Amino acid sequence: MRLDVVSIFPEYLAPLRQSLLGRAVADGRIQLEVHDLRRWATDRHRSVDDTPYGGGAGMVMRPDVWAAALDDVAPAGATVVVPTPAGHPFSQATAADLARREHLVFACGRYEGLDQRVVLDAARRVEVLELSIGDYVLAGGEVAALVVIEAVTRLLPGVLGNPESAVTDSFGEGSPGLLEHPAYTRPVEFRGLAVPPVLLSGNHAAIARWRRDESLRRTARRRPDLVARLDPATLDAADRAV
Ligand SMILES: COc1ccc(Cn2ccc3ccc(-c4cc(N)[nH]n4)cc32)cc1
Repeated sequence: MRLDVVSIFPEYLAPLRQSLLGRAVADGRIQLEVHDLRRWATDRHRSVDDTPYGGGAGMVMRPDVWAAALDDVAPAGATVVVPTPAGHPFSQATAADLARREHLVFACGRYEGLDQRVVLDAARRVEVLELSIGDYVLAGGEVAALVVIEAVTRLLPGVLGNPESAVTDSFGEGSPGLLEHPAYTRPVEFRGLAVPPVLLSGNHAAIARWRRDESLRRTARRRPDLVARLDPATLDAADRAV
C-alpha cells in the first residue's frame, strides 16, 4: 500500500514513522510520503486560505492550491480521503474496505476546511471519501488522518504484531458488534484486586463463556445502540439468559 498525506503541518504526521507502522514504512512494506501543501502555493506569501463566500467566521482553503496538489499526488486509481466533521462516519467496515486499496491520499485541511470544489473536481477522476472520525470538532484533518491510517494499516498482513487480534478486537469481524471483554495479566492479585478466578481455571469453555458474557454486559451498559443493532443469530439461548 502507498500512503500520501498533504498538510500545512507535515510534522503532525511524524507519528506515522514510529512503532509497527514505522517499521513497515522503513522496510518498504508500506510506501509513505508526507507533502507540505505550501509547495503548491503560488503567491509570494504562499497563502493557502481565503475569506468565505457568503460571509461567516474563519477562512476556507483555496481550491487552486489544493487542486494543484491533488493533481500531482493523486493519480487515477488512488482513493482520496478528506477528513471533515461533515463526513460519512468512519467505521471498522470502512477501515477494512480501505485496507484493500493500493493507494490512499489524505487531504488534511485546516481553518474551516477545503473549498468544496476541491472534492468535486477530484471526484471527476478518482474516488473521494469525506470521512468523520466522530461527532466532535478537531482543529484540522491531521489527527483524523492518523486515526484512519492506523485503523487501516493494522489490518494489513505483516504490519500488526498479532494478526489474530485484528479479528477478535471490538468491532472486528470475529466479534460482531460487541465491545471487548476486560483483560488481565500478572500478578494474580494487584493492590487488593484479584483476577476473575475463571481465567485461572484452565476451563476453556467456561473462559469463553465468561468473556462472551462480559462483552455482552459491557456492550449493554456502555453501548445500548450496538445492542439494538445486534443480529439475533449472534445471541444464542445462553446469551439471552445473561
Ligand atoms: C464547519 O465547521 C468546522 C469545519 C472544520 C473545522 C476544523 N477542520 C479543518 C479541517 C478539518 C478536518 C477534519 C476535522 C474533523 C473531523 C472530525 N471527525 N472532527 N473534526 C476538522 C477540520 C472546524 C469546524
